This record gives sequence, C-alpha cells and structure tokens, in this order.
Amino acid sequence: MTDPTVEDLLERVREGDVRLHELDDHVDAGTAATVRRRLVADESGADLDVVGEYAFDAAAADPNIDNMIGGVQVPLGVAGPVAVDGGAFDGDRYLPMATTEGALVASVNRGCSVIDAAGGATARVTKSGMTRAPVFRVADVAEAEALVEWVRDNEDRLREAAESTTSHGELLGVTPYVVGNNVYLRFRFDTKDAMGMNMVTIATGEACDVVEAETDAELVALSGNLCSDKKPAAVNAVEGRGRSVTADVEIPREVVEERLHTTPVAIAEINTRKNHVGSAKAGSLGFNAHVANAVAAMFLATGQDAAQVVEGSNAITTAEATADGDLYVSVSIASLEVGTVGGGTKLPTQAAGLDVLGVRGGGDPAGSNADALAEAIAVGALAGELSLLAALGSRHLASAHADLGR
Ligand SMILES: CC(C)(COP(=O)([O-])OP(=O)([O-])OC[C@H]1O[C@@H](n2cnc3c(N)ncnc32)[C@H](O)[C@@H]1OP(=O)([O-])[O-])[C@@H](O)C(=O)NCCC(=O)NCCSC(=O)C[C@@](C)(O)CC(=O)[O-]
Ligand SMILES: NC(=O)C1=CN([C@@H]2O[C@H](COP(=O)(O)OP(=O)(O)OC[C@H]3O[C@@H](n4cnc5c(N)ncnc54)[C@H](OP(=O)(O)O)[C@@H]3O)[C@@H](O)[C@H]2O)C=CC1
Repeated sequence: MTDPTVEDLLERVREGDVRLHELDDHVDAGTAATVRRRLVADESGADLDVVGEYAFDAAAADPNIDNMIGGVQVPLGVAGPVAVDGGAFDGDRYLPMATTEGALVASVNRGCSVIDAAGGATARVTKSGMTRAPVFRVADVAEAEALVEWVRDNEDRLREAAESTTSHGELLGVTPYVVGNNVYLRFRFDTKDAMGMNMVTIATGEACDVVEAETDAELVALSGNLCSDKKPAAVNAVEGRGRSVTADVEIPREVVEERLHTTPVAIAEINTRKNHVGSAKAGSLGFNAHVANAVAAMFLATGQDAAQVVEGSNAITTAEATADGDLYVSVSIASLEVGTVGGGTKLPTQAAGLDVLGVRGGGDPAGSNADALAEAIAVGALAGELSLLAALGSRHLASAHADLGR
C-alpha cells in the first residue's frame, strides 16, 4: 500500500476523518508537519513557508513538540571569550546567546571584555536540587501532624520508591508544610545533568503511591505549587531550586573608567538605589537589573525550558567600591533550572550551543556539566549587569539602544 499524499490527508482532516494530532499515525513526522502547516496556512491566510524551513529532524523533535507545523528561528550571537574560574566551568569560553533584543549581546560582550581585563570571573554552584511538592488532603490538623511524623520516620521508604524510577536521580530530602487540612511535601532531588522536571515528577508520583497506601492522606495534585515551577515565588528565592549559583569579579578602577566610562563609586550607588531600594519599593523578587536577559538568551541557545526564566531571574546583584577604590560586583541566582541532557538539549542547534560551552551531554562526574552550564550563565548575567549599570552611570542606555536596537 502506498503512503497517503499530503492532499489526501488534508482532505481527511477537513472531513473530520483524521484529527490534526493523529497525522503522525499515518505518515512520517515531517510530512505530518507539512499537512498541518498547509491547513493552518489555508485557514488563517498566513504565509507559513518560512516556518517550514527548519534544520532539525521532525521525528527527533517528537519529545519536544506536539502538533508540530515547523520551527521558529531566533538569531544567535556570542559574547566573549571570557575567562572563568569555576567549580565546574573553567577556561576561556564564548557564551552563546539567542535573542531579538539589539544591544543585548553587545552589552554582555562589553561586560565580558571588562571581566577579562580584570583577570576573569569566579563562579560556584553553592546548592543544587530540583523540587516537586504534591498536595495531600487530610481530615484535620491532627491527621496533618500524623502525616508529617510518618514522613519523617519513613523517608527511606519514600527514597526507595522514588529512586526505583530513575538511575540518575537521588532523593535529597522531603520537607513538609501544613496549611489547615492541606499537607504539602516538598521533595528535593539531585538530578545530576538533567534539569529534572520529568525525572522528579515521575519519581515523586511513585513516592506518593506509598504515602497513600500507608497513611490516611489523599493525594489531590502531584504538583501543589509549593515546588514552585514557572511562577515567581519566594520559596525558590530563599530555599533555591535547580542550581543556586554565584559569579563575582573585582575590577581595577582604571578599567572601569577607561572601558565603562564611569567609576566604581557611581556603579555601587546605582546598584543600591536601583537594584536594591528600587526593587524593594517595587515589591520585586529580582534585586538585579536584567539577569533575565542573559538567562533567557542562554536558555534559548542551549535548549533549556524557556518558561523557567521566571525562576532564573530570582537574582541579587551586589556592587561595592573597595577600600582600594576598585569595583567588586557579584550576581547570585537562587534558582537556575538547567540541564545538559534531556528536554530541548538534544535538538541540533541547541546541542551546538552546548558544544560552544563544552558542556553537552552527561558530565564526569554526573552533574558537572549542568553545574558548568549554570556557572557560564551566571557569568553572562554578571557581564550584563556590569555593562548595564555602567551604561546607566554614563547615561548611554537610551543612545545604545537607539544605535544598536532599532
Ligand atoms: C552598547 C554598549 C556596549 C556600547 O558601549 P561603548 O563602551 O560605548 O562601546 P565601544 O564601541 O567603546 O565598545 C566597548 C565594548 O563593547 C562591546 N561592543 C560594542 N558594540 C558591540 C557590538 N555591536 N557587538 C558586539 N560587541 C560590542 C565590545 O566588547 C567592545 O569592546 P571591543 O571589542 O571593541 O574592544 C553600551 O552602551 C551598553 O552596554 N549599553 C547598555 C545596553 C544594555 O545593557 N542593554 C540591556 C538590555 S536593557 C533591558 O532589556 C532591561 C532594562 C534596561 O529595561 C532593565 C532595567 O530596568 O534596568
Ligand atoms: N513533567 C513536568 O511536570 C514538567 C516537565 N518539563 C519538561 O521536562 C523536560 C526536562 O525534564 P528532565 O527530567 O530533565 O529530562 P528528560 O525527561 O528528557 O529525562 C532526562 C533523563 O536523562 C537520563 N540521563 C542520562 N544521563 C544523565 C545524566 N548524566 N544526568 C541526569 N540524567 C541523565 C535520566 O534517565 P534516568 O532517570 O532513567 O536515570 C533522566 O531522567 C523538559 O522538556 C521540560 O520542558 C518542564 C516542567 C514540568
């Protein structure tokens, strides 16, 4: 029997005989995408030819996209190279950044060149652990207390159940929270080189089965929002989620004056009045200028989950003029959720981004590549903070974007 043609399938979808998402059952993934693209183009009047010019294998992208019609391209640039002394990321590297914001890569590039002139940045992952927090219904607070005690006494059983679903993930701990007749169990896992959301969701589900079998608690939702994934949340800023990572640098005063056209004292003052006082008044969780910019651009370039830029912007920038008149700057990102295996990291253009950093795939030891990626992103964020604070000091923000961004 011959394969159905695009025209045949278009007709069958229009007649309601085949659903849009069932096309892959009838033809290969690329042809299925073509049929959907044709249908959407016909019905919306949009010209989608360019959307069909994608460079990856549609079948290989199956774990990443449903109802695929093509691909979106984002321009890719590089900042650097920049010297980094990291716990896992070492040497002089280019930082890949995908963005549509003109002047952004230029800004991070300037920051990198200043960091380099100062001898490089230092970066360390200080805490690591991906979380999932199911919510259970209990009868009352007495039953809640009983559940909390049971969890404390039976963590090994929960660990055994959770770890039966993964050869890499390790349960680090379970923290209970009680609110009336709701009990939230915040499971925290070492997910090695994976960002880990699929891994910990599957593992936590297995542990929840044990809780339900052994206690009176009833699972209401596998994610009870105390995790907290893809929402701004203080719990992530305080407790961390994914990688907590810090990068810092001390820059000689002459370098600040020559290359950034301002002074250490001016940068420190802007940082305090803008990033700390201004953010406090705004009720912000991000005490920084634009950490989200480096996080988003490097997430897109390396196949991370873009929605987790929300947590990636949970960052505090500090800046101080030292006793010698130089400038100390740091960026601490509390909850940077990154992986070098799984998710979007296998797609060819994103894998190439990881290759530029030298962190593709599983690390040796496991987890070291994801640590290195976190440190690279923190250095990119540090470079961006430096350059933007300086541009505000020299009053170049508007002119830079007028020149480079429109
Ligand atoms: C634009 C600059 C860098 C000019 O800065 P400059 O010092 O006038 O430029 P320069 O021509 O003297 O070049 C200095 C260095 O900048 C880099 N550089 C310079 N041009 C390029 C380019 N085309 N492509 C790549 N790199 C470039 C490059 O490293 C170069 O060194 P060189 O390699 O020549 O020795 C500076 O004015 C700047 O950084 N401005 C700040 C822009 C910025 O940070 N924008 C971020 C986005 S703003 C935003 O999204 C968030 C916001 C602002 O709303 C958040 C908030 O509320 O704060
Ligand atoms: N399920 C959910 O609720 C959510 C899912 N997501 C999505 O989840 C995906 C990311 O989940 P994630 O679990 O990271 O990825 P994957 O689901 O792609 O799984 C990655 C798997 O790779 C295996 N692996 C191989 N080598 C290593 C290594 N060195 N370190 C760690 N694991 C390794 C592990 O298998 P094994 O476990 O067998 O050892 C691991 O589970 C993204 O696509 C994201 O968009 C995002 C948010 C929520």
